[in-house]
Amino acid sequence: MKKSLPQETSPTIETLDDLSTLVNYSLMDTLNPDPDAKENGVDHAPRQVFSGHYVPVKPTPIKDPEYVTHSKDFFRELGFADSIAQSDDFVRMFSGDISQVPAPMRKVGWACGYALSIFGTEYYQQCPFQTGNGYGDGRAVSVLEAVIKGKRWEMQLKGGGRTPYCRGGDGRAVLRSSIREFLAQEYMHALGVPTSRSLSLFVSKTEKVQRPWYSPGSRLQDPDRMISEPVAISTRVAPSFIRVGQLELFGRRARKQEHPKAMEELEKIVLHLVDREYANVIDNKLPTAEKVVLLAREFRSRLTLLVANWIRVGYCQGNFNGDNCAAGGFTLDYGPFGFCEEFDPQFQPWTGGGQHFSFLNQPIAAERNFHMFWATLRPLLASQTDSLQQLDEIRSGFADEMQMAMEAMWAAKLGLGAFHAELFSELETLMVQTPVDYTVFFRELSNVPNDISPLQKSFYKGAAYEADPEGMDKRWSEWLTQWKSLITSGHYAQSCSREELSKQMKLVNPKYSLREWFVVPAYQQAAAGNYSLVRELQEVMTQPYAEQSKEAEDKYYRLRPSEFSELGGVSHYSCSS
Ligand SMILES: Nc1ncnc2c1ncn2[C@@H]1O[C@H](COP(=O)(O)OP(=O)(O)OP(=O)(O)O)[C@@H](O)[C@H]1O
Ligand SMILES: [Mg+2]
Repeated sequence: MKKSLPQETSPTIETLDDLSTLVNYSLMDTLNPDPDAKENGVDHAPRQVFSGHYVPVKPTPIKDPEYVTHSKDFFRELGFADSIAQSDDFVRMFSGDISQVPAPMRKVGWACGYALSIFGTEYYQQCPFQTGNGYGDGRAVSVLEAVIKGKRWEMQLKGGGRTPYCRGGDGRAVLRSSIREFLAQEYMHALGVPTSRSLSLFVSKTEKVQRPWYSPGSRLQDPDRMISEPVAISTRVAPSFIRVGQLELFGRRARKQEHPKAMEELEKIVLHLVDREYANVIDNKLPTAEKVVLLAREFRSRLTLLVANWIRVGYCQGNFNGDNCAAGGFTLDYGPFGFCEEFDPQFQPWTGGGQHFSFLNQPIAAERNFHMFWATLRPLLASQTDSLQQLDEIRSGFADEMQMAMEAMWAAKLGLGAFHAELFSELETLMVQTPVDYTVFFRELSNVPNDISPLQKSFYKGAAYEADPEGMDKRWSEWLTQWKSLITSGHYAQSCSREELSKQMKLVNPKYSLREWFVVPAYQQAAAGNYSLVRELQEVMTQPYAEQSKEAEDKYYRLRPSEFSELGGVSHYSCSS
């Protein structure tokens, strides 16, 4: 399963000393620290944080760390030598011990507060103090910002120990959820979907925590027992980790005039977001009002494209609330996510998630998050009528822009130059009624088949299909005929050969999907100290559009076996991560 790698350039970062020459702590150096924070970041007990943008926090290392894996692709992009991943210094730092990092790296990291809104409604109940001042990064600790090859990256330990926002939690992430997140992040990147990235993953050989989980074979909705699982730290990397919910925290404080600096802190975090995520499209010299309007327009564009991309690849975020919505417009928080197998517009793998965050409802959920983002920005333009009007128009135009992005995405999946509503509508009905495997169906269609037999490989054949297989096949044949006439000539056709069209469609419709039943044995074996399946999945899932070997195809280009449907921890799961 070897792949051809892009042109190698020799790595420039072979030690932590090399990395330390690139550090640049913009968040710590430009935003406000919590004035009540403890000296040296030994600040791990839950408490209220009333002001400031971040709390200095020392991560808590996991005991007896062992290397599980690192992202070779991302290392190459950053210019990291693969050998550094298993060096003592790197293992120590990225398993949570930053007490020995070389200067000018700092021996303290940071955690940020954020507000929670679910589907556009503000919540305070999840904060142990019912004020919102105790909610935020409860187990994610950033340890570094560096400018590498001209790009700024923040490195964040997930499962890095308790912070003042831990709400009584242990600050840990288990190996199971860390492997899921690690693999999914790099898979999404390989699919061309904007996302936080995976750097490295270390597990503790001795430290375990208890989590509720499913007994083997359980078909219950919720976990039925407590299990003991090894803790792990995965390091994720992004231009910033600023969330819509984080902006909302400062927006709420400004709105309620909670302290004299509340409005100033709101403006500061918004301008910081512009610098961190939008510097290439928003001129730093512009006045704040213009920056805010451009920010809203650009975020709207990124968010709508992001969600259209999610649907293109079958991704359901599962818990797309304001604090899991990155303000840079990329995918963040791979907890309750899943990839759609049997096509179902209401697919929602997370048992706590609800229909509002289900697969094809994600455009609406995105709009709710955008609404909160817009409401947060408005006070900054209070005295600028023109800018405020522009901002309001950007808000009201969200649904149209979202729809355009969705139609362009469906057209691309179908190899059409433009969206055809009637063709799509019948396809959606057939995909539900049959039902089809979302990935296999579009991949087989990408071969531009002569008849429906290759498409039948994707059929799960549910009750509606079995009730009248001939009738269903006839409808599929009629649909295929209409599709073929549209791709061949006329307004909807693209001017290219059939081979060219097929090639193009295969770059839109992946062959390999990160199915949960592939991931389960990988994390189970990893818990027993065998990481080979994790690494094999990494290899396959980082080239999802490639045909790959016969061996990979036989193993990974498959429909879900029936024994995995409605199985706890596989077809659905609680969020005990
Ligand atoms: N074991 C834990 N200890 C402390 N805090 C936790 C723990 N698990 C989750 N949290 C916190 O609870 C909140 C909701 O959890 P959620 O599952 O959305 O986030 P997450 O997966 O930890 O984080 P992220 O959004 O950073 O990827 C987050 O603020 C998170 O930091
Ligand atoms: Mg989260």
